[in-house]
Amino acid sequence: MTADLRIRDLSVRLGGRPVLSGVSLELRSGSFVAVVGPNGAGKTSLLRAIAGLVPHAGLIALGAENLDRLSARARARRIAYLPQGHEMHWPLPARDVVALGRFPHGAADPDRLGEADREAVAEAMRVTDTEAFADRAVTELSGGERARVALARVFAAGAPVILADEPTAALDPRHQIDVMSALRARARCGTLVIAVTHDLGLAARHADAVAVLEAGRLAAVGPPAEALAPDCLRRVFGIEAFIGTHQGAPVLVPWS
Ligand SMILES: Nc1ncnc2c1ncn2[C@@H]1O[C@H](COP(=O)(O)OP(=O)(O)OP(=O)(O)O)[C@@H](O)[C@H]1O
Repeated sequence: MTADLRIRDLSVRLGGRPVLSGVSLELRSGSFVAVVGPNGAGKTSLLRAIAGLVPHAGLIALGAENLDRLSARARARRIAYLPQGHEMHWPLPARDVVALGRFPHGAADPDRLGEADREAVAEAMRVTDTEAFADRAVTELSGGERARVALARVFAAGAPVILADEPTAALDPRHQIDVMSALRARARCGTLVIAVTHDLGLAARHADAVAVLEAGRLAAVGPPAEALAPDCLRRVFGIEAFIGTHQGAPVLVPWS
């Protein structure tokens, strides 16, 4: 199943304060969208609203379906969410954590997965380079290793929409590139991937589109070269950046 995501006039209030106001976005299935913006701009709140985890006003629809009208289980089959920080408190083997991604599809026991579930788990562990620690307790993994296991759980879900909150935050450079490439590859297979990141360079290099949030409002949206143009970077982030190309791809380095 693939479908476009339509967000119309989305507003979120938390603690009595507006944190998102009048955000409207049309995001196409099969695209990789980076959401960027300064601290507190509302990026996590946007993902949480799409995932159905915070109350909101406005419409969020996947294809013809209003997501608010779906049961939690039906929503979980459509949207896989990687939260920021992805803390894990139970010493489960990494493979079992990844298998949790199959629970919206009816799996109930990581030791007794059906063939499709086992294949989805194996493929997710392959693309996230987590097979080497499949049998180790997630509580004993490094922050970056655990982050990749959490991402594997999201991949294993096979949902038409992936929401990833800072998926590369804890990763070394090679795994940052690998994870962004894996998210892009997933988008190429029809998934809508929406990833929050503070790394404007990775966003410029890997995303098809960038949505820039500023103080709860959409400041810009479009291809990286448009949304991350110098005037927007100056206005929203207060920075100057080196912008160029390398091997035909955009290069953006925050500079001063
Ligand atoms: N539970 C809450 N109660 C009250 N205010 C909240 C709550 N959660 C977030 N906020 C506020 O909402 C605003 C947006 O927060 P959000 O986490 O969406 O920002 P963000 O863009 O993801 O920030 P960061 O880059 O720092 O992760 C912030 O001003 C934050 O203080």
